[in-house]
Amino acid sequence: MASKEVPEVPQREMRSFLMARDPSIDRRFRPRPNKKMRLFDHIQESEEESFSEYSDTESEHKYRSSEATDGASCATSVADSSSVETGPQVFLRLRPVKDASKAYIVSEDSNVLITSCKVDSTSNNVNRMEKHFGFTSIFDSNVGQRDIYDTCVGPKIMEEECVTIMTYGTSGSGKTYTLLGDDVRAGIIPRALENIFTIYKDTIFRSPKLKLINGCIVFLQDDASLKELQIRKKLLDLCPDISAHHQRLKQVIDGDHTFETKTSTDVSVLVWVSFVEIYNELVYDLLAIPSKQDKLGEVPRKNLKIVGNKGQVFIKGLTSVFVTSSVEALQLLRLGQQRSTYASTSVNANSSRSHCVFTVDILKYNRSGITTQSSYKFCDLAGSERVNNTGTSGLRLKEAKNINTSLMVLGRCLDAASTVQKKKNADIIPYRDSKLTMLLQAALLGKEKLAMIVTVTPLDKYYEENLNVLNFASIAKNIIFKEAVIKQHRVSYCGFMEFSKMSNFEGGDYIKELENDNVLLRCEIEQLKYDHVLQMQLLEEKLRRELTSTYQEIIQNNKKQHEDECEKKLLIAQREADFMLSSQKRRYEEQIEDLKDEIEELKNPTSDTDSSDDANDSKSPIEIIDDDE
Ligand SMILES: Nc1ncnc2c1ncn2[C@@H]1O[C@H](COP(=O)(O)OP(=O)(O)OP(=O)(O)O)[C@@H](O)[C@H]1O
Repeated sequence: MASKEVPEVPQREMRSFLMARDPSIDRRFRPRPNKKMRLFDHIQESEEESFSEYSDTESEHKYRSSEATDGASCATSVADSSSVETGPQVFLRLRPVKDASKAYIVSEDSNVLITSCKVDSTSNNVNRMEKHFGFTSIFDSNVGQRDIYDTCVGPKIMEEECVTIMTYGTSGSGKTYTLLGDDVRAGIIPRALENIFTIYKDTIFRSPKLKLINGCIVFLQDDASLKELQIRKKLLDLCPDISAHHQRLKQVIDGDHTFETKTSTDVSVLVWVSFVEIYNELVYDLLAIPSKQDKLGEVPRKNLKIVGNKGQVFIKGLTSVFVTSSVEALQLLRLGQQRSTYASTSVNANSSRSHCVFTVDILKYNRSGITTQSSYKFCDLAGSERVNNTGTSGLRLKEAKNINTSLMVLGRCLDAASTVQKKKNADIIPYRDSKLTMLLQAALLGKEKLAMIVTVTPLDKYYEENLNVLNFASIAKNIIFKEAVIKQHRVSYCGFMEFSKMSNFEGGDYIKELENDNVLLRCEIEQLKYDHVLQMQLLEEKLRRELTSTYQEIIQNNKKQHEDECEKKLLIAQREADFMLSSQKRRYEEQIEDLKDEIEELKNPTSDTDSSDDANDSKSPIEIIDDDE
């Protein structure tokens, strides 16, 4: 098995321990100062630094902790830590390209990549600087998806381990291709799903009775499990129909592998999948159910919180979907993929702008009462890219900066992990510095297995970028975890045992049928409720419109009436004013006439005495009263 081989790194003749930080040299072969050496003693180089062999094997499980949940006792199964040293497996995949650069040479045993670049060239003399990078295995451009799967993932699925499988590399180097593949050349995830569902074909449990909730395995009561079936139905209804595509992939996978089915009457297996993306340092659920009001398939983009404690990590509120076949899991993968953030960049027309993690949780219930959990995290990292060279700007620039920052933190974590075993202090690993490292902390702390597939485009123009990627890979390759690896989480259940027995008796199929009917009816009720609410809303709207138009009419009439009245009042007031004005005018005219007469009389006082006397008499204010009369 390629994974179990110890890489043979070419030994250098004279090495100084001052080169100990050179990441291209495998940690196990790095020169170290002699511990007994005293100051000014001549430097002795310790070539025989003894390291335990890199090993993938795990000894028998032992229980480490136990914790009660819902009447169940939880425990974690770990590998025997006393003698086992493990570290990430780091694979290199070279993308097929035209005119591949001569600067990359794979050693004969496919474990070491030798890179060389010109550092000085004169007419007679060409100096090349060589660097050696050791890997668990190197796949050149001729190696296909089948061999990659068989070497990197297949054995882990067979051993039922908790493992994080991530692809890392520059943009466009084939990370997504390695994990997902294309229509014909299935990638790691479709193969793993097919493998899982073939292994557990006879033992798949069809009712979601056990679920991982906030990192703990919980037994679901009837109502809760029916709700889970409803969620599943809703999401699968949103998924694109991929039956033809799945058939094609299955044919290819069946042709490539012969997965075996484990037959056991004592085991029931429940499979759950979840899909999450980290975009601009925000965590989004790619399998979130859109509310009815949202457009079909539109994802509610709610930022979720990662909760973790020393390796135990979960995302609060993340949708985990119960699946019973590979096609269902693949459908959900496609749905999530459609919702994840892609964009065209100068390097890749369909570039992932976020880190995506597709998780498959397998809960395996044994009739002895023990339930074990193994999780597979498939992590498609966004591509590292050189912002200056690709001329990125605007949103793409912000994305690129966030991607590079989180990848840098990942590098720092791996670097810290490579020195942590000396200090025995996990706290120095800065996994809290980015969402990605928080999510992958179990693997970074060495509590779960980590397999990294580094992808490289072997072209001259990417030489420097590739060197960064290879240095990063070297750091990961040289990590040695002395802590025990958690192989499986275990829970003991009595309730589920009874339930499981019940569902296996003769009427089990009838119960399944009833359960399906129940889910359909619940969905129908929900639909009816929704339709009813919708109808009520429409009715209310109609009523509101009618009321509005009636009141508007009344208001219009009132307004008109009021205007008419006002007009009338105005007319009357105008007439009264005219009348008063004309009578006033008349009075003033009379007075003017009188005054004119008076003036006339005063001007001609003698013209008519009698008349004037008479006039005087009549005008005299004093009336002479004759007393004799
Ligand atoms: N080994 C390979 N064999 C054939 N085609 C490949 C291989 N690797 C990559 N490709 C092709 O190269 C293109 C880019 O690959 P892919 O999208 O997987 O890159 P990526 O590393 O995920 O990029 P990004 O980080 O920008 O998302 C795709 O069209 C893919 O089919």
